[in-house]
Amino acid sequence: MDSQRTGHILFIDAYDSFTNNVVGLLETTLGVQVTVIHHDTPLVVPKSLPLLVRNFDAVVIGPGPGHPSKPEDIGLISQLWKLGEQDLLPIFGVCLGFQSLALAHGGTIEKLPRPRHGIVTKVSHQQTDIFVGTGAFYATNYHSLRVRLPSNSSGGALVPLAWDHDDGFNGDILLAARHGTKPFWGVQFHPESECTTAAAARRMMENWWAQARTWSSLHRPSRHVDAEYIIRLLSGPSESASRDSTCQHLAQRKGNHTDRRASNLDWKRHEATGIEATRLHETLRDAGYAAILLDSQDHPRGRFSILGLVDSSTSPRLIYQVADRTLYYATRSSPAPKIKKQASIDQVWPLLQEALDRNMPEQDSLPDDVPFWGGWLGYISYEAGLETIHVDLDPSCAAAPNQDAADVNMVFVHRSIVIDHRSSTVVVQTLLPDDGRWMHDMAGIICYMQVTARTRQQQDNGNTDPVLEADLARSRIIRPTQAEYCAKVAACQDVLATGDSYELCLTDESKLLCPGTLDPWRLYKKLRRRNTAPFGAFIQLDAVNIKSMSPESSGVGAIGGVTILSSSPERFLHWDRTGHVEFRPIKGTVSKAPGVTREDAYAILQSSKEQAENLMIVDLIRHDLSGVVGAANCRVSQLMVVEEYETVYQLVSAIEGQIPAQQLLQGRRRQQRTTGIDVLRVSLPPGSMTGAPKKRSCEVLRNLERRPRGVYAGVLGYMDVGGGGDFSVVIRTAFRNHGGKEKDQLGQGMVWRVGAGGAVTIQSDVLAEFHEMETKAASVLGAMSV
Ligand SMILES: C=C(O[C@@H]1C=C(C(=O)O)C=C[C@H]1O)C(=O)O
Ligand SMILES: NC(=O)CC[C@H](N)C(=O)O
Repeated sequence: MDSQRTGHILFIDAYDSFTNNVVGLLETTLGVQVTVIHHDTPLVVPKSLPLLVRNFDAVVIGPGPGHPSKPEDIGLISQLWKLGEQDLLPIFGVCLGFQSLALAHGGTIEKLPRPRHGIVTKVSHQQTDIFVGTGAFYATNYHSLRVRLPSNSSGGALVPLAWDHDDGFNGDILLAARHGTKPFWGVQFHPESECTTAAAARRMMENWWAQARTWSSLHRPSRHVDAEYIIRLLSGPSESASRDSTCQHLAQRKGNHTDRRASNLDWKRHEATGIEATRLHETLRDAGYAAILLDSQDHPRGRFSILGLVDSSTSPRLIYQVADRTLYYATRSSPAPKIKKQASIDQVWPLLQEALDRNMPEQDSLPDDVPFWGGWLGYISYEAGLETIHVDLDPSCAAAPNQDAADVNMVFVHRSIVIDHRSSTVVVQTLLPDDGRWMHDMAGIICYMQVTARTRQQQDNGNTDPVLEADLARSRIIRPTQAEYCAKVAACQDVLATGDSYELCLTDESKLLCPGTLDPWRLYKKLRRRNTAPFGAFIQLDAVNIKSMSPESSGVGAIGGVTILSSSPERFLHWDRTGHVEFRPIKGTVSKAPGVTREDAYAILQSSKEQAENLMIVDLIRHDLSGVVGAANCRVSQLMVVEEYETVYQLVSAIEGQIPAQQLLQGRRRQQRTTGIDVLRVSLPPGSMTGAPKKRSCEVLRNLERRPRGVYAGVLGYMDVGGGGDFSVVIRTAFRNHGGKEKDQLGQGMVWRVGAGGAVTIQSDVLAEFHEMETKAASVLGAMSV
């Protein structure tokens, strides 16, 4: 299809989180092919920019963090304006690209008195040039800097085309300009944003493209695209390295895919009368079975609860640690676990996919309404996400005391029980061959629970648990101080004012120190009662010993032991077996404080501050998703709807997409196969926990927070052998890392960690951010206090 596209645009990405949205706008509106390179792509032939651009019809420069005068923010973009007459070609700059255009042609750049991130304003223009026929329209702005042009009499090269006349605080802001004689255009606003008037943005790009083509037909000889040449030209060391590793993985994946042997799912459906998730967990435990619980917590927005049975000596386990790049993989069939040093996060995804493929049941009759038939359960930490976007760890995170913490921690579950709360049925299922005995035992357990349901319900009536309360009474909570947190919020706002970020999700950590022990299950039950949420989870995984197994492994003995008690309201990513994908980011929080009515909360969440916060993440996730499924297969299905939870009101959006049929499992060209795991791996860490643009914001946050977030701010959930998956954002969660030892590394007894935070924007009130963080922390700490 690409070969039929009429035009080839080079897109220069300044590490923004909206790049794929601009690319999507170009592709879907103009029908062109777009090649994306980063602004710091090393070109092997010195001074090869003219040779490179000769192969394209036009260049589009994207938005990005930073300042157009800084070489590290702008890279090769500044050289574009110096192209000689014979090499000229049409160029269109968006935001940072526009600012660079202005700076190179007599304009000046200054800080806005009040930066505008996620703010939608009216574009005032004269219906000329690229604005012919667009009509009056609105557009989203993401900028801290503004362009000033010299007055016309001083002979500035640029001609203003559009303004914002409505910003009472900043005064008039130049929104678009073109060069008087050269084929250069630029816009300060973001045509690709969800809240920019779409028809006007499309018309504007069509107008530009028509002018670009006319200019080229008059001034450029017909060009010949030599794709091989372009690749060679771009093959600096870093580009070729990443391409190689991608190819290797594709090959691995392809190879193993063909090896697949048929697998079978034995399953049986029962009535769910009397089968609550927590009680089932306890009954299984009493019968000697350990289970991970993904728990809907009886929340109206949750439908399924999943219990995955874990056998610590036989269940396959995949653990990866970012700090010392250790990969541990134990399968059922191989006698000894594989331990690899100097591994990378890229090696994790094919292993996960292969195990799912190998176990995919192929019989005709399957419980299609059950989203999980077996597969991986576990989490991917925030720091694992950082590795995917090439953000190094803070030095303090690489060292103790979290040496035993795993960043990817997955266990493969062959036996599972899924409760469908809507249809009130429960399905028992096993992927193991000849597992009839276990199926029979489970039928017995279910029958026992059905029969004894009524008496138990009376006992369970939400009473306080004296054992737990006594343990909590001996424990101590350490919280971030107001002064420190507020100083960090203010530091975030300083960064936002420079243009390095549009939004920063700042977080901090509270700790519960227990001198003795604390039964995590009892605590989990209290948490789910007090902070009921649709993405509950109780996860307990044993540490694995890597020291004795691998002569290379130094220092670290046991890794991956963890207990997680989660009651998250936020779905990160769900994908189903047909390749339908959904993200549901939350951004915008109002605490249910005394005196705050539902109406108050709705009014606050309609404010420009909250809406801007949410819009930025919506645009960021559109970028993440459309990079895999294509912009044409991606849409915002819900924009900023208020949802009510136990302690907060939240503003929630939904971004949906469809993996194109030919890219899915069933496709014949398997080397081009795309699965939900591909969407997952390009979307980490979750945008609602980073801010935008993601990479730069994560670097800023790392330098301010100076601690590993760990499981908190990562994602937790399942990957199903049938091809689906579901992950929550790990918030409103307590967790504890434990190695082989009884005591935690930080001192005596147990240390439970509870992260909390919130998005800081330029409109944030510093103290209100502290209170928002406290409210979120309190949703968990409340259950940890007597
Ligand atoms: C950072 C947290 O929450 C995140 C931040 C939110 C916000 O800024 O409004 C809302 C939900 C989460 O995406 C947290 O709960 O700790
Ligand atoms: N969205 C952008 O490209 C922002 C450009 C620049 N960093 C600014 O803040 O003004």
